[in-house]
Amino acid sequence: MALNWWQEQLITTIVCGTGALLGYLVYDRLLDPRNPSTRIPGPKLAALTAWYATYYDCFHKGGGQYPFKIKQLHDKYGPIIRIAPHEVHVSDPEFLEKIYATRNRNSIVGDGLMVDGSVGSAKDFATHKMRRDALNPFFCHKAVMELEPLLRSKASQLRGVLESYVVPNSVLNVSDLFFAYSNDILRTFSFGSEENLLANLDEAHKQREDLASLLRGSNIANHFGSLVRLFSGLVVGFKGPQALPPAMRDIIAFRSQSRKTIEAILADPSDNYKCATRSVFYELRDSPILPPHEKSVDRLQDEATLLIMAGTESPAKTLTITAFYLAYMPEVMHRLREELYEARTHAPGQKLSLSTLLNLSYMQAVIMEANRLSLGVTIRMQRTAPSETLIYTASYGPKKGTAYVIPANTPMSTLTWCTHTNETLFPDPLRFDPERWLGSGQEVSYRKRCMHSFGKGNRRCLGMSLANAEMSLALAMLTEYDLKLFETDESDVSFHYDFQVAHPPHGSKGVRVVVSKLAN
Ligand code: HEM
Repeated sequence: MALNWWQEQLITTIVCGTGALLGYLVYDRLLDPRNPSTRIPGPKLAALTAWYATYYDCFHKGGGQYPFKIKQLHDKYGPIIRIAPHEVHVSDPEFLEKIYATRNRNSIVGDGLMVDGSVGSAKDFATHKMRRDALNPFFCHKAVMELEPLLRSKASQLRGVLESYVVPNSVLNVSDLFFAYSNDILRTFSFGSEENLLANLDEAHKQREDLASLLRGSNIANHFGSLVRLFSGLVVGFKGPQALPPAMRDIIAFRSQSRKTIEAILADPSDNYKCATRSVFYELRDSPILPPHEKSVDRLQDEATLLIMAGTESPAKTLTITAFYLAYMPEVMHRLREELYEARTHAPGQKLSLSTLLNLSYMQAVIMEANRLSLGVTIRMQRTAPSETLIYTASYGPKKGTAYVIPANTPMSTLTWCTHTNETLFPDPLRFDPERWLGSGQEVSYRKRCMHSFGKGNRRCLGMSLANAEMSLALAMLTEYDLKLFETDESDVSFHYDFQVAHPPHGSKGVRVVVSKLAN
C-alpha cells in the first residue's frame, strides 16, 4: 500500500527524531570527553540506559538479581563500574569511608517501602538530621541499657515458647519466633502498649509472610513508584480495598492500626495510656526538636511503619541465621555454652546482665558473623556528595592504578554483598566462622572497620545498639536448649534475591527446629 505525503512525513520525522535522540544519548553518555563518567568502565548498555538496572532489579529471574550481576561485572572490569547512566558502584573496602562519609542519600531504604515521611526517606541533609536528632536519644547505647527490663521480659517469654516446644512431634519455626520477639520489642517501645505477638506464632507467621511479600514488591515500587501508587489507588477507588492482594490488605491494616495508635497518643495529653516503659511516640509528640508539621499523623505513621518494619525484619533475620548455625554446627553452640558457663562462675546464682553479655567475645563474634552473612540491607545504599568531586584510584583489576573522577552528585554505593564476600577480607566467605572476629590484631580490626551490615556514616542504622542487645539476650536463651534442624538446609538462610534485604529461594518455609532439653 502506497503511503501518502503526510504518512511519509510522519515516518521520516519519527525515524530522524529517534536517530537524533539516540545519537545524542550515545554521545552524551558514552563519548563526551567533558563528562568524566564516560571514562568509568562497565557495560555500554548500563551506561546508556537505566533500563539495564531495572531489568536486573525487577525482571531477570524474577528480579532482585543486580547484586549478583554487579559482582560479575567487577570481576571483568575492576573495582569501579558504571552501573547506570548516572550511578557508580565501587567494590573496594578502602573506599567505603569516602562513600559513606556524611552524605546525602539518593535512592533510599524507604522508597520501596513507601514511607516518605520517615527518617529513612528524608532526602535532604537538614530534614534527615532533624528527624534523626529527635530519635537518637531513644536508641543510643545508654537508652538501650535502660530498656533491659523490657528486653529481659521478652527474652524470658521467648524462653517460655522454646520450653513449650519441648514435646514430642513438635516443630518450632524460629523465623516466626524471632519475628514475633523483635516485633513485640519494637512495638512496645514505640507505642508504650503491651504487645504480645510471641503468644501467637500463627499470627507472627502471617505477618512475616506479609512483610516478605511487601519486600518482594519493593524493587518494582522503587523503579515504578508513581505507577504502583496510581494503580493501587485506582483499584482501591473503584473496587475497594478488598480487591488488593491479601498481603497488601494486611499491610494497609497494619498501617491504619499504627495510625489509630498515633492518633490516640496525640490525643492523650495526660498520658493515660502510656505504660511504665519509655515510649518513642509519646516522646516524639512532646519533642522540642520537631516543629508541628513534623508531628502530623501522616508523618508519624510513616516513621512508625519504618521503625517497626526495620526493627523487626533485620534482627529477626540475624537471629534466624544464628539459630540455624547453632543447630548446624554443634561446635559453635558448644563454645558459646562454655563461654556463658565461665561467665556465670564469676557471678554465681545471678542472671548475667546485659552489659556482661555484650562483653562476651565469642557471643559477639557469633552475632557479628551472622550479621555479616545476613548482609544487612542488600540494596544499593546510594550516597551522593552534592558539591564534592571524588577521585578513586583503581586498586586492582585491568586498569589498576588508573584514577577516575566521580562527578559531584553522582549516586555511588558499595553493596554489602561485595564487601562481605570479599575473599581477601573474609577467606572462604560463605562459611560461618565466628573465629574471624576474635582477637585484637590489625587484621581483625580492619575487618570490623570494613563490615557494613548496619551501614555507615550519618545514615547508618538507628537501631544498632537495640539490635545487639536484643540479639544477645535471645542468644543466651537459645543456648539452654538443644536444637535439631527440621527439613531445613543452608539455602533457607542464603541470599538468592535482593528485595531490600536478602531473600532465600521462593518456597522457603523459614528455619524450623526440633527443640529438646539440654542433655547434661
Ligand atoms: C541486625 C539488625 C539490623 C540491621 C542489620 C540493620 C541494618 C540497617 C542498615 C544497613 C541501615 C542503613 C541503610 C542505609 O545506609 O541506607 C539501617 C537503617 C535504619 N535502621 Fe536498621 N538494622 C537493624 C536493626 C534495626 C532496628 C532494631 C531498628 C529499630 C529502631 C532499625 C531502624 C533503622 C532505621 C530507622 C534506619 C534509617 C536510619 C536513617 O536513615 O537515619 N534497624 N539499618
